[in-house]
Amino acid sequence: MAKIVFEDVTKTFPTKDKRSKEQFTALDGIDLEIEAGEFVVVVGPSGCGKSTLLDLLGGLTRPSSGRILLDGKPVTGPGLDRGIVFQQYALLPWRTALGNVEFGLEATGVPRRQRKQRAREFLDLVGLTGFEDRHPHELSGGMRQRVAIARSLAYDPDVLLMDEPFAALDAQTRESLQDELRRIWQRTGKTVVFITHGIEEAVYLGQKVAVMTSRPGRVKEIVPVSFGARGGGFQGEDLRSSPEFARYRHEIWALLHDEVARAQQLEKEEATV
Ligand SMILES: Nc1ncnc2c1ncn2[C@@H]1O[C@H](COP(=O)(O)OP(=O)(O)OP(=O)(O)O)[C@@H](O)[C@H]1O
Repeated sequence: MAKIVFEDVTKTFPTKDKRSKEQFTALDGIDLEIEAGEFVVVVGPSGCGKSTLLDLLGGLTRPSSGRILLDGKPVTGPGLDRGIVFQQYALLPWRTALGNVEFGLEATGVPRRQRKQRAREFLDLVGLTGFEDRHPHELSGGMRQRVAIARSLAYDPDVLLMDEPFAALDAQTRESLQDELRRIWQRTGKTVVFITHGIEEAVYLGQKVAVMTSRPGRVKEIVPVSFGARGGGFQGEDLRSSPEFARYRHEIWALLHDEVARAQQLEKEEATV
């Protein structure tokens, strides 16, 4: 059985009009299977339910109907088997980089001395050796996001859930963190579910790219992405400028194009109501 299974998952919310019994459907009949160790990227137009899908998998909300299974068991709440990284760093400002990573370990019952050691190892993994004692305000945006990633990895979750983690960063920092994430994924074998607006980011990172429809969100198509030398030394600019990369980018762009137009139309209609 797959590591993660979405079975006909629907999520509705009450509409703004509290008197109305009508529900707003954010996700409708999501079926998705993710294998252990897979890197799956979810793309879709704004408001199609990407974050809702990740929140459901993180156990932060419950499906209105359908089931989400992790290792064959229904997800009923958050757990240490899943680490979540959001767009905003969500670091504790009064703690150092090391203290923030240790924080992730406190809930796991790792003894204090080992916590420090483990936190150092994970800061090293994300290239932050030498910055252990800095507070978040003394770190750049990219470094803060690295701390957040180290914190999520330190308690060794099987699954890493990432909701546009690099969206707030400048292009160069984003690309270098993409490289780092690929390296970490190859080294640790985690299952990663990653949400982005960026088609290039999706092609660069994903083994599978799930393209969603505009609201209510459904999985429109799953595009398997594989490059000849993937997993080898073929990275960075070589990969981004290859003809295969351009082909995948175009394929996903074409799948998204109509959905984005429809989402914009829906937004306009809502604004005029
Ligand atoms: N708690 C909530 N109550 C009511 N509506 C909600 C709630 N959470 C999300 N929604 C609505 O559900 C829809 C999907 O939201 P979601 O944030 O999952 O989309 P998204 O694809 O992640 O969007 P974006 O790409 O803009 O971040 C949106 O229309 C949003 O307004």
